[in-house]
Amino acid sequence: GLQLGKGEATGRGRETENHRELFYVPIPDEAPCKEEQEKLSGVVKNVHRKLRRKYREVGDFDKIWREHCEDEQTLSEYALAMKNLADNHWTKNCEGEGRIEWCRSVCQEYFLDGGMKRMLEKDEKSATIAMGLTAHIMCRDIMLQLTLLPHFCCSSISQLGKMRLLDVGSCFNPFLKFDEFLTVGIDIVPAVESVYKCDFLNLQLQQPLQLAGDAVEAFLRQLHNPIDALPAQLFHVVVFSLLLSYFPSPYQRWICCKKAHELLELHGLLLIITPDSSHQNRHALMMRSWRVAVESLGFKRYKYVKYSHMHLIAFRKVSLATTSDLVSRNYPEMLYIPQDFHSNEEEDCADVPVQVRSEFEDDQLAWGFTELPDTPYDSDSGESQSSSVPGFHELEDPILLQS
Ligand SMILES: C[S@@+](CC[C@H](N)C(=O)[O-])C[C@H]1O[C@@H](n2cnc3c(N)ncnc32)[C@H](O)[C@@H]1O
Repeated sequence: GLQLGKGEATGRGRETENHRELFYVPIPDEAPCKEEQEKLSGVVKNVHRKLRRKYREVGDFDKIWREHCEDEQTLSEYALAMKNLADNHWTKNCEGEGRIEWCRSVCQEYFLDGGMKRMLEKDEKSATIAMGLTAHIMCRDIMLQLTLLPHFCCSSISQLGKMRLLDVGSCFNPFLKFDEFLTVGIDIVPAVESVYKCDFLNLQLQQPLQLAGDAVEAFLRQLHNPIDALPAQLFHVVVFSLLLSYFPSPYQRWICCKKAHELLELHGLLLIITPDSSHQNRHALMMRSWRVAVESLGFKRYKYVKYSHMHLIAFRKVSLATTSDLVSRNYPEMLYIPQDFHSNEEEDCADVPVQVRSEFEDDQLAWGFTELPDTPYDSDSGESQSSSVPGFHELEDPILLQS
């Protein structure tokens, strides 16, 4: 960062001889920080790489996953590194905290500021156009019976007061600090006590609770460690922040999305954040493929933004059923990441955003150069969507934006 040079306190008479010391000069205090950050993200990336290598060699995911979950030393080093990154590095960085703030602002807008209501009205309108007026009246009746209409859904949240949020791969429980959420953080290796130990891939799903909102809340407040099973349709929000790229094959990512669908209430939100080393939108096709795969499960994309090192996508659960045509369309395979195809891992290995600034970017900051954030466009709502975190780029994705 910038610090005052020695010359700041010098008297006027010495101005000429100490001429150069009068300016603010950058003191190189970032180098050790950068180094440590690279080291920590190296620990994390190596775990992901090792899993991928083993998966390529052995092929049997269940076997390597069992071994992985038993390797306590590797897992605890990983958890420590993640926590350290979060506590000491990412907090200073817009993407680190930014992704959590993005989740928070999407939930706020959707559940509390009318986003869901607008979406439901739009769905209803599309249904009307598609089916004609008579069918519309029937559709309205059915929607009323299924409590699909806006006022039912919104009142369930406002009566409740809290949005029930499941953070999968929570690690250090970043959502706990927000009062508007009743957060359940789960992880195979919790880095803090408030996170429950749970392997999401092997989590059993039970029948939905037939309880009122406050009783569901009470149920969530008395969960026991470790969590092996949860009732379906329990949460308003499920978050996968930097989770899916942990897995060495698309199939596990698919299982996770399917479980999220079952755990969400109808109209709940699935928030997926996944890293991308590419500043440019090189992986737009990949994100389009993810959209098709996730939507086939009974979701509809709600928001999408690209930060310089990650994609952030919100899906809303729009139907209880998933598509029946899973096999022929091969949806699970669509949840690929570039690393799935590389045996040489050096390229494209942004498992965790490193967020180290280049010298040029440092210079820009040092000279006080600031840019206004871009305003991405949200195709679904037809509205401009501005960043919740000011001061950095979110790029449009022309391919992803096509419906
Ligand atoms: C890269 S960290 C992300 C941590 C945090 N969500 C964030 O955004 O910084 C991925 C986390 O997912 C956890 N994880 C991986 N597989 C999991 C599984 N099957 N069930 C639960 N957690 C899992 C890991 O232990 C790790 O803490």
